[in-house]
Amino acid sequence: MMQKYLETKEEYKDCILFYRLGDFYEMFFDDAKIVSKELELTLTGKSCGLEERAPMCGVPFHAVDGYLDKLISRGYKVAICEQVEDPKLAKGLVKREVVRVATPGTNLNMQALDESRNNYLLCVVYTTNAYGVSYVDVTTGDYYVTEFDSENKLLDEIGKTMPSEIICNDSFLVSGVDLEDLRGRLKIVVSAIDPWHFDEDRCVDSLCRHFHVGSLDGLGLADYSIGVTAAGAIMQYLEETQKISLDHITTIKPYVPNSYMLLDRATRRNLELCETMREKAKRGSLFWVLDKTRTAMGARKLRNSIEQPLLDKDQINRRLDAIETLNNNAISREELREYLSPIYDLERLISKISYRSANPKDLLAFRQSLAMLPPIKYLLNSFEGDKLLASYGNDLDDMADICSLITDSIDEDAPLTVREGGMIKDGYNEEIDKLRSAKTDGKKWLAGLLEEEKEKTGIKNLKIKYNKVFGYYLEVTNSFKDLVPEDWMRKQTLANAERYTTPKLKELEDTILGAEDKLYTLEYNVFCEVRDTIYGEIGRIQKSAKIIAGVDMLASLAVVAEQNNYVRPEIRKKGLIDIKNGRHPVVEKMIKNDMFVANDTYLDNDKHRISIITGPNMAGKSTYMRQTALIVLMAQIGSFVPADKAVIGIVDRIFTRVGASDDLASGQSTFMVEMTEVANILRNATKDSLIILDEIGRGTSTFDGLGIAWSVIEHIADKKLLGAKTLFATHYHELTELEGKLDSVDNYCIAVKEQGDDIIFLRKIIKGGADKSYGIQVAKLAGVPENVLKRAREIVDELSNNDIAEKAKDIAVEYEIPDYEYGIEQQTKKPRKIRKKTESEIESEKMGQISLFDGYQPNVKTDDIIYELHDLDLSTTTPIDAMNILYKMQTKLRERM
Ligand SMILES: Nc1ncnc2c1ncn2[C@@H]1O[C@H](COP(=O)(O)OP(=O)(O)OP(=O)(O)O)[C@@H](O)[C@H]1O
Repeated sequence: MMQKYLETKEEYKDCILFYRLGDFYEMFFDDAKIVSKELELTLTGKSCGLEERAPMCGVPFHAVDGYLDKLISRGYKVAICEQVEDPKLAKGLVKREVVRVATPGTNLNMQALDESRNNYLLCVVYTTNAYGVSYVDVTTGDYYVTEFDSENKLLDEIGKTMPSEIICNDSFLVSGVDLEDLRGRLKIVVSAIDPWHFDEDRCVDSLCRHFHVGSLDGLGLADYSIGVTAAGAIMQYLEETQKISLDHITTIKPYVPNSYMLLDRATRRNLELCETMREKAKRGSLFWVLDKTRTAMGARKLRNSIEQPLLDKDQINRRLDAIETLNNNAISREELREYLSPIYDLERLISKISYRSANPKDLLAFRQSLAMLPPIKYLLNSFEGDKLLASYGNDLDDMADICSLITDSIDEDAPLTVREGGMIKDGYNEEIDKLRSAKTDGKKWLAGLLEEEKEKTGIKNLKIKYNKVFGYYLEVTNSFKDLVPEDWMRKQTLANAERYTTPKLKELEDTILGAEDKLYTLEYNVFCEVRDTIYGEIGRIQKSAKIIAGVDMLASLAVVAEQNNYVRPEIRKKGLIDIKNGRHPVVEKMIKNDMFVANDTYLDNDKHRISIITGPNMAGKSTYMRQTALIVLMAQIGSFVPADKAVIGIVDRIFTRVGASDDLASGQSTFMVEMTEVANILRNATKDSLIILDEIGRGTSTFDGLGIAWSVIEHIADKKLLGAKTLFATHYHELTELEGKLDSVDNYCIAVKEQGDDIIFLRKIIKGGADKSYGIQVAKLAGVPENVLKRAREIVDELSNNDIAEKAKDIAVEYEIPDYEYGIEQQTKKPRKIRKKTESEIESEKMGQISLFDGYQPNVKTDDIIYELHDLDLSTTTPIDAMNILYKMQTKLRERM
């Protein structure tokens, strides 16, 4: 990061300010001011436009660099105000405040401090055939253990958690698991740690020690032996590095992926769940549409829920009920959201408290948040009939005791720093009160003592004076010397006067002179006591924070549903997906003037399992398929959905293969990536999955592509092999032939209207297949020169004379009795093939000929041309070249025929 130290006030202008306090930075926005004492400057912060919820938020020290980079890369000027040891002052003992300013130019960890994102440290332990995984959320202290039996599942999990650091054993490092794809998206540091940390006994020991249990049985981790090793290694690593406070890790849970829908990386990316594909930004993602949360905790919960849709009908319905209840009681819902707004990020505050770095302002912010809990509890309890909301209300601890502890102890105008006093409220601690009055009332006390002594002794001109050497003393002129009582102690003799002290004066002197130092120390100690008392209640606070997160998420989903006219989906255990007038939740927001055209979807587990969708480029095929997947996913996170009506049978997984992949970093070709994703889908999908396939096969030669696409559909359609519900968009119109051949396939197309040479996109999905691609019309819309378009039309006309569609009509569908189990071929038996004979085969047989599809008949006339055509890679050839080549071939063919 480029940084420089600044000297003048002018240079701070327009900066976003970070003020470092202990292990945290405070961040200042609009109207917030900070006064740097040493430099006598008043610094004004500026909003960074990150939709922050509070004018000031604690930023953990370890994460600040990433956050700064994020701001800097967006072009903000950032100032960091921190205390550094100044060699010019008192040999480095005195600290003074300086400001560093970072300017645009660097780009490190872009998401380290996204408030809505969890910040994980993950550990992987690899043994011969399994991966033990454990991760801890640095912010919330949540600590999970799990295990995976395949690299793909492991990568999906890492892709979901996106940890900032991964620690692993040596075996994992050499296991060949490729993290490059993930690293491209986030700076993940992978550190192999001391093998000693993976010793099973040590791992179990460290967990038992931390959670104060005799054995792991008490933690419910008995089934996770490798996961436990990973968890134990994390614990030891944290103990050693002290990267985060271990104190706020209060629970450890097995993470059971089976209770959530597993979304692979490709699907999360293709559906743009939490960030968009191109910009990797929140805007334009599903999260962006659904996030109307009022707290950072709620936003994190929402993000997690989007990435982990539910599989249990009752759980989904409980969320849907809650949303319905909230929307039926809109006034209470809005009141609830009002109360949520001022709630700070309790989870971050907890981590500050457990770091012992929370300052008095943090505690006041904490109190302000806690003060919102009783009305929230009251409102939640008022939703009596609703299971989820009522249980939240019941379980929410309003923490009145902690709230009043802070109210009673911390001064409302307490400073940010903890060493300068002024933190503890009057009346909370007697000793502090005394010391404070000693500081302010000292003069009064001295005057009172003087009057008292004057009266007692009769010395009329008695005075109390002070100097640095003798402190306070009573001064008696020589003429009154005889009246001095015996118990006065002489301090100094002058020419015309004597100076004395008395036990009472000494005591007052001690009180007055030591008051400030004592006061600051005592205030600090009392503050720490209060902070520690709160810290002792961390489990209660964590529980309430989780409830607040849940309530905030539901309220957000409810508001979004109301604002966008979503409906409650009817959830079924599995089977039917019937959506009436469904809309794409994100695209409809991006299109102005309510121009989005709604469409129906109907898929079941029987005769309507596969929809083949054809239509021109730009017609809206991808949008339609993604919208279906998103509606199903939204239903399964328990959200209302953008449609007029929706029946959603729960799907166990959603798989997508959409568009060209931008996986250049992975070192694989586009087609290879496409096929890898298809292979993954065919191997992992089940009959209860939803598959979205967008133009598969287009990355290779036409014939290979069509062949692959065709056989993939056959494979999916076969109930014994797969039988999943599938939306399949394609430009291979030949695939529409499958409708008649496979009884679970339906053809759909997206309607367009032709007007001369132009087309108008109607965006409406209708039954039937499209017969053209309108590629040339779309090319015209895109501004391709007219001469190229003209030539293209000529070539298309000529090519269509040899239309392969005709041949496709004759391709028979193969019905295989599978010797497959979950996609793994049993080598011992050969698949038996039963084929329906096609009309032309029957014709050929009648005429005593051998069909082209039964056995290959060499054709000396055309073979070389067909091979040439096969080898033509349209993805790497320019369209004009391709057309020329095709044209030449066609001419050759015609000549030979
Ligand atoms: N239902 C709709 N209503 C209004 N606009 C739509 C609709 N569906 C799609 N669009 C608009 O059309 C554009 C193109 O849609 P989409 O990318 O889904 O087309 P496509 O058929 O998949 O194209 P291609 O075959 O070239 O990939 C979208 O960016 C969107 O703006």
